[in-house]
Amino acid sequence: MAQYTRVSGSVGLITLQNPPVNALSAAVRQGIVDTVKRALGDPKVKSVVICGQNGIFCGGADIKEFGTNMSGPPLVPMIHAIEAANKPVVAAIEGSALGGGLELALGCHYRIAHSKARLGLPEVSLGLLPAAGGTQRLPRLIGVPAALDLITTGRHVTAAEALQLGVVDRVAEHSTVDAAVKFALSVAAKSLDARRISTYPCPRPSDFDALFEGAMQKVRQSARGAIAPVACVQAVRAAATRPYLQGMEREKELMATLFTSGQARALQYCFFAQRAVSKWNMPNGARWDTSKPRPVHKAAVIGLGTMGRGIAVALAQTGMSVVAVETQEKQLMEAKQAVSGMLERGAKRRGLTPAALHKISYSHDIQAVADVDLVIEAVFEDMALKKKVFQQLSAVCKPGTFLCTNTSALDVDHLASQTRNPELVVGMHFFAPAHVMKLLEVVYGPQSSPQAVATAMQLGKKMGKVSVAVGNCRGFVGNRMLKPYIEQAFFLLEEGATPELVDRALEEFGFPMGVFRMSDLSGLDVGWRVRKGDGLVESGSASGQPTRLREGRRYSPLGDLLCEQGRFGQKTGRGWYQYDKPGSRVARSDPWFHSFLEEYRARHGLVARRIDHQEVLERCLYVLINEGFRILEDGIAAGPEDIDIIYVFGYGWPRHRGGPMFYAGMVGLATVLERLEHYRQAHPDVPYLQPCSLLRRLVASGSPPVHRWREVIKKLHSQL
Ligand SMILES: CC/C=C\C=C\CC(=O)SCCNC(=O)CCNC(=O)[C@H](O)C(C)(C)COP(=O)(O)OP(=O)(O)OC[C@H]1O[C@@H](n2cnc3c(N)ncnc32)[C@H](O)[C@@H]1OP(=O)(O)O
Repeated sequence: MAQYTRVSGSVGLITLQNPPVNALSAAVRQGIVDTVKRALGDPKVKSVVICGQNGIFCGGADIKEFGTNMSGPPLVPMIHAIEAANKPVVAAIEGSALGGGLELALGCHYRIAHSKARLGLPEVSLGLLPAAGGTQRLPRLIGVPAALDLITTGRHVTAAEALQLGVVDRVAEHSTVDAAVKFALSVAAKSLDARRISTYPCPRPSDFDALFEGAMQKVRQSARGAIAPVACVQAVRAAATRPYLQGMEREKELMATLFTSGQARALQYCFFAQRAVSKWNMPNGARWDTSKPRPVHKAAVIGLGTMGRGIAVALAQTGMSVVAVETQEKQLMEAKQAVSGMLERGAKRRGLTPAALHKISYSHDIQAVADVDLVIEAVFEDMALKKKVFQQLSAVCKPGTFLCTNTSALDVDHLASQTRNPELVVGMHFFAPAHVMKLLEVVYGPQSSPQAVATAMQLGKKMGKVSVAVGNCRGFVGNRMLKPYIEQAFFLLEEGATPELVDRALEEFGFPMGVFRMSDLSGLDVGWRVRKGDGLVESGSASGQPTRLREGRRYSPLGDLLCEQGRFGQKTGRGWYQYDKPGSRVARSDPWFHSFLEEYRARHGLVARRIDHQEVLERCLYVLINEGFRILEDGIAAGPEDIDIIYVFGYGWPRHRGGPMFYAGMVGLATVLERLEHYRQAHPDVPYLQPCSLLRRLVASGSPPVHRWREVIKKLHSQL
């Protein structure tokens, strides 16, 4: 709703009231319509101020209302009525003015923002466009190039940038409402002719065609198949080429296609899923709202390889003191230089001085961590080494220090068992580069205390990560699901596909990189080492041809054979593809690999068949999804949102497809089940194609929508 009061004798003050972000629900829109009418009809009122309660102007349309029977007054005529008013209307912007909130402000005659406010049109990230006149007013106000940037990226700008761009008229340091009321009094008698943005001509840049072609090319490249950024460019183009009202028609038409699209549903699901995962719970009943984190003032990182360096940077950027330990002197010196460089570049990008540089101290002695509150171990991925480090940490650290491991797959419980206080141990699985990638898997074991989980989750938040709490199992959530996905791609090569075909299918789906390009980037030797540790690797050169069976299941030794040849991917200049030189990033098709593959097939009596994109997608993605269902069944992830957020933020799953579990719902669970069964029948020896019981159960219960899966899972668990 909206509250109306008269202040300073002649200013009508309208306060939006809809906690927590004053979203424009039907009640708020009705409130605005009613209070504006009242202010304009009150002869004592000479000017109007619109603000939001609790220090936030407005977070935009109420996203929870989308997809429901949206009643209440529509935004466009409401904003038009404000702009057409014959009394000045001033927006007093504190906190955020986003989406419909900023569009409301653009309908006002003046905008005053608090210096800490942030403004933006983030609709594109929800699969929409600013359809309450945002695409038509903003270019008229700040010009086409700046409007294109804000609308197609959805980025939020600071009040200072908004002032510089001309989005706001003034910035207030103290009470924005007081400043706006004072300002409203000063402009009460002024003409409004030049203050109605919809009446401005849209400036037409001289390089008009090149500008729009460039913008379209840029969004097509970065959108990976998302349709909203393209529609945003089209809507701004309409502003630049058509009269205002016709531009509004185009905006409406484009929005109509987006609003009901699957992509908008997926992106809005991601918005809420991202918030849902912070409300974690563990199978033992521990929860985010009943578990208090302990403050971390000083933390340590053990091991300064690539991951350790990134973690040290991420920690130091929070402002806390960090002890960085590396026992090898040469590595320590190199790491010190690299970490300083990363901090300096990061500070430069943000226009800050690198204060975090002075927050890190370096040591080659593990004793240096004696007084820290939390340690993150990031040594080489070797269980024996990690066990030793945990034993040392347990002896060295002060009582109560949380001990975390950055392992990507090893058993966290086993490490916990090496310490005196296993309840203080959790996994903190970062993704490379650790100071850049947003995802953090916080891995709890049966002994991890709720406080340890809460502390790791809070620390993740402080580092700007999207943290997801998951249970302990081989590979946790992300890497456990990745295994069948990668293996399926290997089987497809054996059956007739090429790395190029598989990658193209996955990249057209929206992944930034297909499975083979990704494998070349991260290094084939990583998986090889793990498979060797698991006793799966048979030397091809020794026996002439390694078998294609392990532990009674079909196994593809293709990756092992490449590693035997020293083909570790980009770093060696050869992998599934070839590169100009080691370290170069442009993958080129490799004739050597193609003839190697043909020989391999011939040696094993495999006859290549034609494989299309659909089969690549169905086999690779459905086995990954099937493993996701197993993870839910095992209680390793609390809900489908956790899995989806892990895949969107850590594994390049296209956000506009909502994450693997949401995608399964969109495709139809019955279809996923049917296709898995189909491939299982066609390839009975290929692992992972057996649909799991939760998937069957969900299909049997009528394929409920994703937000109702938890009920089915709960029932399943109660019956076990
Ligand atoms: C016909 C016309 C149709 C459509 C018009 C569309 C135009 C639009 O306006 S679309 C919406 C555009 N707005 C946004 O995208 C802003 C989304 N919100 C945010 O970015 C942030 O929430 C924030 C406003 C910057 C505040 O951030 P923070 O303080 O970190 O809080 P959060 O945890 O993010 O949010 C708190 C709480 O509020 C819920 N929420 C936030 N925004 C909305 C919203 N616009 N509608 C409904 N609910 C919203 C959020 O989900 C959180 O609630 P939980 O219960 O915890 O999930």
